[in-house]
Amino acid sequence: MDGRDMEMWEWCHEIPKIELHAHLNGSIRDSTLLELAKVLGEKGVIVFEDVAHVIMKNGRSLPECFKLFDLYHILTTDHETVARITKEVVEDFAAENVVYLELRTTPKKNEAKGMTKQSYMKAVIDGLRAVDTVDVALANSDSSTDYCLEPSPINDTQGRIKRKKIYVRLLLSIDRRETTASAMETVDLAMKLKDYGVVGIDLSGNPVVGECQTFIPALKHAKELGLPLTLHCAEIPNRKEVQAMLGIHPERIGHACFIEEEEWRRIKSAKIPVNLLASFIMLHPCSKHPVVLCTDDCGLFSTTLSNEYYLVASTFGLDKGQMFQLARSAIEFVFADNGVKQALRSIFEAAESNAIEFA
Ligand SMILES: CNc1ncnc2c1ncn2[C@@H]1O[C@H](COP(=O)(O)O)[C@@H](O)[C@H]1O
Ligand SMILES: [Zn+2]
Repeated sequence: MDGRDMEMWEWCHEIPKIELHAHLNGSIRDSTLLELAKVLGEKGVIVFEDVAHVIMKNGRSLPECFKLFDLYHILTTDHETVARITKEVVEDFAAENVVYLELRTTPKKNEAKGMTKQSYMKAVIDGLRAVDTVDVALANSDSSTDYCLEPSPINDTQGRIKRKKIYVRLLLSIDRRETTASAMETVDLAMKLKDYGVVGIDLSGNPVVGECQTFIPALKHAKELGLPLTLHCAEIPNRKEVQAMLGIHPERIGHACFIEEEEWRRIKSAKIPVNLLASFIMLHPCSKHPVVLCTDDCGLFSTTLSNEYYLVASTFGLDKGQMFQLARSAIEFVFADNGVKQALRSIFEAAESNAIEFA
């Protein structure tokens, strides 16, 4: 990286950013995974050396990703660990100036650990409350906070130490492997936890597994209850699933790699925003369509949101004004209420003159 690239990389780190597509278990620090694997290795549950090798490997195919998730889930099966990884993931996003994070996770049952979907989510919320390196604005009632009155990170040029603040909202994921009843349970849990910052439902999981008729009723149920939907759509070619998904009018979709002409027309006319990683934008036929840059699984893919911004800027030759606008445009697609959107607009406004001055 030359001096100019390095300066752009740092600028991408400094500007405020919004992360709308991050899976909790895909965003765990490698150091934490290794530590958890070591403990399970000592207990004889896994062979540490084999697992360490897989965790540290760079570059993975989609099927390898899903094998790895099964491994991660073995490492994170108790409440304490779920709370720990949540705390760390939020701290890591805040450290790179993410000011609003929608963190998604699949509520899990594990009888051996006395875990229900609800107690899993309690552990996630405990993790959010345990964050101590930054301030976390969690429930909807927090939206009137005065973050916008404080200098944004990019303003702080005098070396003053100041606490960062991050708005966090939660999305409950339905895994394609689940039964309809289990998916329904997740939707009902999301409704129950609205006051704790749950703002919507995600559909994810291995795209080669399952049949859409099992989860579509639960997504329709969520829609009827007024919960916004964000769906993993067309990660692999699957016409039937894409048609069924578009039929329920999701508020956002992720990936959208294998979309037919006619489906694109539907997505464009309904103005459904698409969440993407930088590497996917490069392949994507969706110019002029609302796009939000995201990490998906920053642990698994060894990336950060700042890095994804840098990749887009350097690959497409976008300037700082265009990159700042890309970051700011995500505000309109967050699932949080208008109070939070207004606070985010103020954060970006306060940061803008400094950010563009650097240009
Ligand atoms: C790479 N693209 C992807 N496509 C589809 N689903 C994905 C995904 N990345 C992650 N997940 C979903 O998120 C779970 C891990 O986080 P949680 O245990 O929920 O916190 C995975 O098991 C998978 O269901
Ligand atoms: Zn995803």
